[in-house]
Parts: sequence; structure tokens; C-alpha cells
Amino acid sequence: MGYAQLVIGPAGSGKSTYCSSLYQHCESMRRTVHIVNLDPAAESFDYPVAMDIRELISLDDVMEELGLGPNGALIYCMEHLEENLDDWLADELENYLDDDYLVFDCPGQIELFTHVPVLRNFVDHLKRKNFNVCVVYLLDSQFMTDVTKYISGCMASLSAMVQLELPHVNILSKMDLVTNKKDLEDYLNPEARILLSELNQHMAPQFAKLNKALAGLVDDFSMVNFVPLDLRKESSIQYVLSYIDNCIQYGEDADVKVKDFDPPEDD
Ligand SMILES: Nc1nc2c(ncn2[C@@H]2O[C@H](COP(=O)(O)OP(=O)(O)OP(=O)(O)O)[C@@H](O)[C@H]2O)c(=O)[nH]1
Ligand SMILES: [Mg+2]
Repeated sequence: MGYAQLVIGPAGSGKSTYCSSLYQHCESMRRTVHIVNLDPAAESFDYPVAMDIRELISLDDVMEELGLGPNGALIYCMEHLEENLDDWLADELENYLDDDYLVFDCPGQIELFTHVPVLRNFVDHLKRKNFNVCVVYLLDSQFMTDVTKYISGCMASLSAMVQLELPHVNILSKMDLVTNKKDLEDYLNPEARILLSELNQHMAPQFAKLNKALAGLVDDFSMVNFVPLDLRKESSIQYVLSYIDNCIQYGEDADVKVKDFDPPEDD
């Protein structure tokens, strides 16, 4: 059994920074994680790259040879990855199987989990290879300034949740930039009733019905669960990591092993 985090979220939400902080944290804990770059447009890394999509395909080559723009080229690269799941990915994964912990740093284009089935097929492949996979969805806390942005963030995350059908953890990133934590508290665990009244205050009366439906949707999916992450604090990184570990049952087998080593009782 392997373990994997699929780190996704809008462009610039802090995915690569999260991966690098997680790597450093684990290193200081003497725990091994392997970070995989799935972003063909990435240029430099603050973490050692265990596997790299750029070894399979280069965004610049695709843009040049096919005359595509950056986003079209990215989709092309990811579809190329999809076609090579049984070749390139399978070969690379050979090096990491039992008990290994992989963290996939994904590109930020939201189309990847709303429009095309690439990531879905990617995780299905991981599951077939016996990986327990969890989606780690990063949302920038800077955008949680009012209820309309909060709802739109929730919808994007919900879309990934529905597409990927995996255990799903929402992280509110860049908490170090939040000066007034109180403003955010309302959004960490909000009630549908409060969301609705705020939405109605923000928007013209003709949206009342839509607002009710949206607030209800967010409530029904228990989306309203964001874990704040402040990368300055080891305790915050550790909390997030434990939370995710719990979702993918990492460490549970280890507990069993410990129990196995208990001295047998005299009969
Ligand atoms: N203050 C602060 N800045 C952060 C944090 N995380 C990321 N940033 C900054 O936000 C910007 C984007 O961070 P990245 O980690 O590259 O974001 P990303 O989600 O990987 O971006 P893409 O791969 O382009 O989608 C960079 O300038 C980072 O330095 C954080 O926890 N605190
Ligand atoms: Mg990145």
C-alpha cells in the first residue's frame, strides 16, 4: 500500500510552496516524503523532485511545435501524461510502492479538474497501483474576504470533489498574511443560515433563490470545512499533515505492527 496527496487549487494558491514546506517539515521529523512535479510549466523548485513530468514532455516544445498558447499547451501536456499512464508513470512508480508517501504538485489551471478527465484518470491509475489518495485543495486565505468569494472558492473545490471522488481536505493557505483572524473565523465553519443572510445582503433581491440553493449546497456537502495553514508554524504544518494522514489511513498499519510485536500473553 502506498500513500499519496494530490495537491491542487487555483493558480498561485501556494501549492508548490506547501509542497516544499511539507518536505522540509518531514525531513526534520525524519520522515520520508517524495514530491512529484506534475506541472510542465514549472521552472524551479525548492524541493528535491522525485519524479518530473518535464522529463516526459516539455511545455516550451509543445508551444513551439504546435503553435499553442500556454494554457492550451498545458492541457496538451496533461493529455499526453494521460496517454502515458501505463508507460511513463507506471515505470516511474516502480521505484515507489510499498509504504511510500508521494505528494503530487499539480498545475493551477482549474480546467484540469473541471473540464478534462486527466486528473481523474491519473488518480484511478494510482488507486489501481494500490495507493491511498487524498485531494489537498488549497485556497488562498487572501481571497476569503467576503462571502461571495468564499462561495466561489467552495464551488471550485466542490467541482474537484465531485470529479475526483476522493477523500478531500480543504486548506486555507497563506494564513501568515491574515491580520484579522476574526474575519476568517466566520468562514472556517460557517452556518448555512449566516452564509445566506450575508449573501442576500451582498446581492440584488432577484438572487435570493439562487443564494438559498448555494448556501444549502455548501451545507449539504459539508464543504464548509477549511483547515487553516500557517507555514511559519511547524505546529500548523504538523496539524495539516496529521489531518491528511488520517484521511488516507497513513500510520494505521504501523499501529497494527506495533501491536503485533506485543509480547504474547501467557495462557
Ligand atoms: N506570505 C505567504 N506567501 C505565500 C505562501 N505560500 C505561497 N506564497 C506565495 O504565493 C505565490 C505563489 O506560490 P506558489 O507556491 O508558487 O503557488 P502555486 O499554487 O504553486 O502556483 P502555480 O503552480 O502557479 O499554480 C508565491 O509568490 C509564494 O511566495 C504563504 O504561506 N505565505
Ligand atoms: Mg506551483
